[in-house]
Amino acid sequence: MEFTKWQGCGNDFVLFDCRAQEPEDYAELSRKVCDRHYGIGADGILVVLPSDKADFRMRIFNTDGSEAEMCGNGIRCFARFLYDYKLTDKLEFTVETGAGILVPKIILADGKVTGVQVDMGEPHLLGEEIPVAGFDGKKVIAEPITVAGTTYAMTGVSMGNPHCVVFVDDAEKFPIEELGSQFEHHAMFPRKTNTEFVEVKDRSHVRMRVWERGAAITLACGTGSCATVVAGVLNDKTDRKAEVQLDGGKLIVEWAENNHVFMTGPAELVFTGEIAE
Ligand SMILES: N[C@@H](CCC[C@H](N)C(=O)O)C(=O)O
Repeated sequence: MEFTKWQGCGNDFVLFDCRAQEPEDYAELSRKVCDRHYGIGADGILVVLPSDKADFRMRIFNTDGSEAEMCGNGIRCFARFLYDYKLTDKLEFTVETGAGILVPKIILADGKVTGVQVDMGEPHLLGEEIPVAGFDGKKVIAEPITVAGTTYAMTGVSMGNPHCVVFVDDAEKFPIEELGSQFEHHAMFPRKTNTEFVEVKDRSHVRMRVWERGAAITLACGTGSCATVVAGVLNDKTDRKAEVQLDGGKLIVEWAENNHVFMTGPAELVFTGEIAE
């Protein structure tokens, strides 16, 4: 199987074009390929498929083989693959994802791709939409969650996939390695969760570190950055447009007045190769 390896802010993916032929087991493929010692090494795999609803369909699988509804850094890489490898000549196209049909736009300067902006659609805020247990019909804003004996205030946001945003005093010092998995598997989250630990620098700059569902600590999370800015607005901590500083780079996120979230950032090819099935 031919593959291309991509990264967006250090969140890395192995991409397979499966329009003509699909592997038997995506979960198994993802676990094998993502392994950083015995495989290629990545935070997930991205799969290009045909769609009867949009120009293309994207599927994303985490390192543990679980399938996620959406991936923000992944969809920028996916879009750049489609454009660079001439699967489309459009600068703006539609992609069917588990979070609905989303619209990436290739950004050019002097004929060169400098990044990708994605209309990530509308955030979902009700308990049953995220999902957060016990919050049906209600938003989950600064609600208490107890992990390892300490109670934190968490805000729930779905960008198609579930996010729990926790504002902290010092993102660098927060013990993510120790506590991340306990947030992921907390009883409040029936489909588990991604958790963002966020330090507000000022109303338009935040520092965010992440523990991802199915992938543990990664250098960046695009949907998590979108959830962070939405949570920042809901908690009156940020403006609707902010720069999110991640371990592996930065993203610009805007929760526009039409309720859509726009994410802008890089997507870079790392290398290409072939694996024996
Ligand atoms: N890194 C991604 C999110 C990948 C999926 C996530 N781990 C989940 O299970 O929801 C991003 O950039 O959004």
